[in-house]
Amino acid sequence: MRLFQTVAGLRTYLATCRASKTIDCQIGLVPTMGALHSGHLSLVKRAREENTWVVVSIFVNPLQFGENEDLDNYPRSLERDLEECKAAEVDAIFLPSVGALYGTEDLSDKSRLFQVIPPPEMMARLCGAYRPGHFEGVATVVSKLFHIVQPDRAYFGQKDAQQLAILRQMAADLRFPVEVVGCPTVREADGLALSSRNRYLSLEERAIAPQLYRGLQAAKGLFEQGEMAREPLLEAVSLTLKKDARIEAQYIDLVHPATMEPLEVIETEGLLAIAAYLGKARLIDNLLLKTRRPIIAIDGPAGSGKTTVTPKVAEILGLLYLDTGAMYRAVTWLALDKKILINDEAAIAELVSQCTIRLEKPEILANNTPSLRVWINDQDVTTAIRSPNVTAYVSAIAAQKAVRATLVEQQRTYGRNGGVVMDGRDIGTYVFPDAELKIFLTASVQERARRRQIDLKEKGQGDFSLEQLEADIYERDKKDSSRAIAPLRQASDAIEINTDHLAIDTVIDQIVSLYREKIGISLTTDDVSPDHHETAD
Ligand SMILES: Nc1ncnc2c1ncn2[C@@H]1O[C@H](COP(=O)(O)OP(=O)(O)OP(=O)(O)O)[C@@H](O)[C@H]1O
Ligand SMILES: CC(C)(CO)[C@@H](O)C(=O)[O-]
Ligand code: BAL
Repeated sequence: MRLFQTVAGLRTYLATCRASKTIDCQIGLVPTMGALHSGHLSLVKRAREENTWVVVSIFVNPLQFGENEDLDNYPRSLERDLEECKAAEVDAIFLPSVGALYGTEDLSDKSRLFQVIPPPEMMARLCGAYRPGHFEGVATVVSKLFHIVQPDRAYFGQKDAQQLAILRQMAADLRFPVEVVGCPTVREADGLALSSRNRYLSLEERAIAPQLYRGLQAAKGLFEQGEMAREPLLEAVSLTLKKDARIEAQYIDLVHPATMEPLEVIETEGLLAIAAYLGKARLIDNLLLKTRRPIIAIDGPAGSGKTTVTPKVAEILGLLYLDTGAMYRAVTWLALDKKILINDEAAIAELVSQCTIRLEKPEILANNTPSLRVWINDQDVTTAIRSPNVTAYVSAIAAQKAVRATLVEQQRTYGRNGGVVMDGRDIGTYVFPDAELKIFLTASVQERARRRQIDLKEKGQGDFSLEQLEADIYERDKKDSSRAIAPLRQASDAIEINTDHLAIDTVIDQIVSLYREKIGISLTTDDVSPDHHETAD
C-alpha cells in the first residue's frame, strides 16, 4: 500500500498503474474523512471487489464545516486508519494537505476560491437547510478528487443520502466519467448507523441513540402496511423520537431520493430522513422506502443453465425477462444496418448513446410467438437480431465499454419499476445489487463440459472430447472471473443452486419456490403484487 500527500505523486503512481496493464483496468475511489469504522470499510471492500486498484482518500475538508461545527474536534485516527486500509488491501492512500488540494492553507475567504455549487433545490431541505455551505464544500472537494484520481467508480454511503444524491447528480451534470456507487448503511446491532460522530456520545446517550432507527422502523411498519402518505409516516417517526426528551429532532422529512424534492405521497420510492441532536452529537439517518415489483438476479458461469432457466422463470412469474443478449444483439443489428464498422468503437459509442431499446413480453404467448419482443429506436427487430450476421458480431459489440455502460443504464431504468428477471455474470453484484432475490447457478466443470458436448453434437457443430471441453470451460471461467468489465462474481446474499444433478425444470421450480417464499407471492401470476413494498436501509 502506497501513501501519497501530493497530487503529482498520486497522479504519477496511477498513470504508472494504468500503463502497466494491457487489459482494461479500473480504479475505485473511496473518499473519507478518516476515523474509519466498519461503514467506511464496507465501501472499501466493495471497491476492492470491483476494481483493479483501490484508492482511499483521508481528508477532513474544512470547506464543508460551518463556523460553529466540529472541524477542530472531528475524530482523527490516522495510524489506525492506515492499518485498516492495509488489511483491506487498499493500493493507495491519498493524504493531501489543505494546500495540496486548494492551493492555499487559508480557506477563510471563500470569495477567493473556485467552488462547485450544487443545485439550490437539492440543498433546500434536510442537512442542506441546516448546514449552509456544507454541500458546496463537499461537491468542491469531491470534484477535485475526481479530477486527481480519475476513478472509474467512487463509493459513498447511503447513510449520507443527500450527499450521495448530490454527488451522483454532480457526476452526471459535470460529465465526470465516474460511476457513483451507493452502498448500504452499516449499522450497530441495535440499529444505530455507524458514524465517526458516534464517538461524541456519552454512555447514556449511546444507549438512547437507537431511538432514531426505531423511529424510522415505526414508519417502515406503517409503509409496509400500505401507508404511503407523508404526514402519517413523519408522525410515526416524530412520536417515537419524542419518547425521549433528550433527543432533539432537527428535521424529519420525506423527499425523493434523487431530487431531494419533498413528497406528499410515495409513488415509487421515497427517502425518509432524520437528523437529531443527542447532547453534542448531531446524528443523521434515513430509510429508502420503495414501492415497486421485485427483481430477480440470476448469475452463474457459462453452461450453468441460467440462459435456459431465466426466461422460463420470467414466464411462470409474469415478470419481464430482461434479455441482455437480445439488447446487445439489437445494438449489433443497428450498427450493421448503419454500416458502422464493428471495431470503430468511437462510432459505436456515438450510435449506442443515442439509441433506445424496448423489451416487451407479449400479453398472450401463442405457440410460435417469441417470448419477448425487441425494438430499437422503435424498429421491431425481434426476428432480425437472430440473424447469423448479428450472431457473428454480437460478442465484439458486447465487449465495448460504452455499449455496456449504456445498456446497464437502460436495464436499471427497467429495474426502477421492478417486475424484472435478468441473468448474467454480475447482475446481483453490479446491475441490480438491490434485487430482492439473487440466485447463483453453479455446475461442475465436468457437468458443464458434458452438457456442452451434447449441445454441440445436437447442433452438428462437431464432436469434441470432454477433456478439451473441460479445459475450455476452465479457461472461460478464469477469464470471466478476472474481467475488468462485468466480472463473474457471486453476490454475498445470493442463494447458490448447484445444478449438477438437477433437471432444468427442477431448477426452475426451485427458483420459483424461493421467489414465492421470499416475496410472498401467491401461486398464480395474476396475483403478483403490483406494488410490493420494500425498504432499504
Ligand atoms: N454507517 C455507514 N454505512 C455506510 N457508509 C458510511 C457509513 N458511515 C459513513 N459512511 C460513508 O463513508 C464515507 C465517508 O464518510 P465520513 O468520513 O464522513 O464518515 P462518517 O461516519 O459519515 O462521519 P460523520 O460523523 O462525519 O458522518 C461517506 O461516503 C459516508 O457516507
Ligand atoms: C465525501 C467526503 C469524504 C467529502 O469530504 C465527506 O463528505 C464524507 O466523509 O462523507
Ligand atoms: N459524512 C458526513 C460529512 C460531514 O458531515 O461533513
